Amino acid sequence: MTVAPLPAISLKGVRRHYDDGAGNEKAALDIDELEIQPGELVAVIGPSGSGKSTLLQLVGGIDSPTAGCIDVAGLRVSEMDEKQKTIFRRENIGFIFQAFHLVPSMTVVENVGLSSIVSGQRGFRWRSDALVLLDQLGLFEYAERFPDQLSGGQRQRVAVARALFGAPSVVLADEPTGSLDSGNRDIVLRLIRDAIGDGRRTTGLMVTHDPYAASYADRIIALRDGKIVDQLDLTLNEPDREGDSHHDERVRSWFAATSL
Ligand SMILES: Nc1ncnc2c1ncn2[C@@H]1O[C@H](COP(=O)(O)OP(=O)(O)OP(=O)(O)O)[C@@H](O)[C@H]1O
Repeated sequence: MTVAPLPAISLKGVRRHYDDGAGNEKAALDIDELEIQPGELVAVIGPSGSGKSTLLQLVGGIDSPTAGCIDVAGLRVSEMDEKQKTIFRRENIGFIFQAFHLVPSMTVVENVGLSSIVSGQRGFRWRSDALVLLDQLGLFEYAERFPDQLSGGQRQRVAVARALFGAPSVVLADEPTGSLDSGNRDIVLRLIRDAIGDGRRTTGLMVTHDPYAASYADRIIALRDGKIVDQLDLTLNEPDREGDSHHDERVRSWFAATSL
C-alpha cells in the first residue's frame, strides 16, 4: 500500500476578514480547501484586491486567519503565537517581497546569507553557499556592494537569492520578476523552478501578473474576491515544457478567458 505524502501547504475553511471602515466585515480571503504538494510550484493570479498577498501572508505566518486551519511543512501555522511564527518563518520560509526588504547596512552577500547570520551560524560555509547563488544570478561581482548601489532589477535578484538560500521548505514569491528584463526574468524563473520540483524539498507559491512567469508553475490558481474561481494544471503539458513551449497556447487562452 502506498501512502500519499502530506501536503506541504494545506488550507481548510480559511477566512480572513477586515472591517471595511463602515462597520461591515469584508472577506479578503475565503478558501474552503487548498492543498499544495511537496515540490509543487503554484502560481496565483487575480485582479488587484483579490486576496493574493493575503494568501501569501497567511501561509508565511505574517498574518493570522480569522477562521480556519493552515498547515505548512507539517506545522499548524494558524495556531501559532507571534513568537512561534517568527521562528517558523526563519526556519521554513523564503520570502520574495515586491519591495525586496533588503537590509541596507549589510552587503549583498550578507543579505543573501541573512538567515544563517541571524541564527548565529559560525564559520563561513554560509558565505560560499550565498556566493554560489549570486553567481547563478549573475551577481557574483556585486557580492561586497550594498543594496543602494544596485539597480532595481539587481536588488530583485538579490531578494530571490536570499529566498532560495538554505533550501527553505516553502518559497513565497510576490511578483518575483516584476523589475526584470526578459533575460534576467528567465534566469530567475529557471532558478526558482530548479529549486522547486520532483525530489526537492522546497515548495513554491508565486503571485504574478505575468503569464510567462505563471507558465513555469505546475498549477495556476485564479483568485477573485478572495475565492479560488479557477485552476489550470500545467503538468498535463509536461512533455512540451521546454523553451518556447512556456508560451503554451493553452496558458495564453486561459489567461484571456480569465480576463487578466
Ligand atoms: N490591513 C487591511 N485592512 C483592511 N483591508 C485590507 C487590509 N489588507 C488587505 N485588505 C483588503 O483585502 C483585500 C485583499 O487584499 P490583497 O492585498 O490580498 O489583494 P491583492 O490581490 O494582493 O492585490 P494587489 O494585486 O493589488 O496587490 C483588498 O480588498 C484589500 O483592500
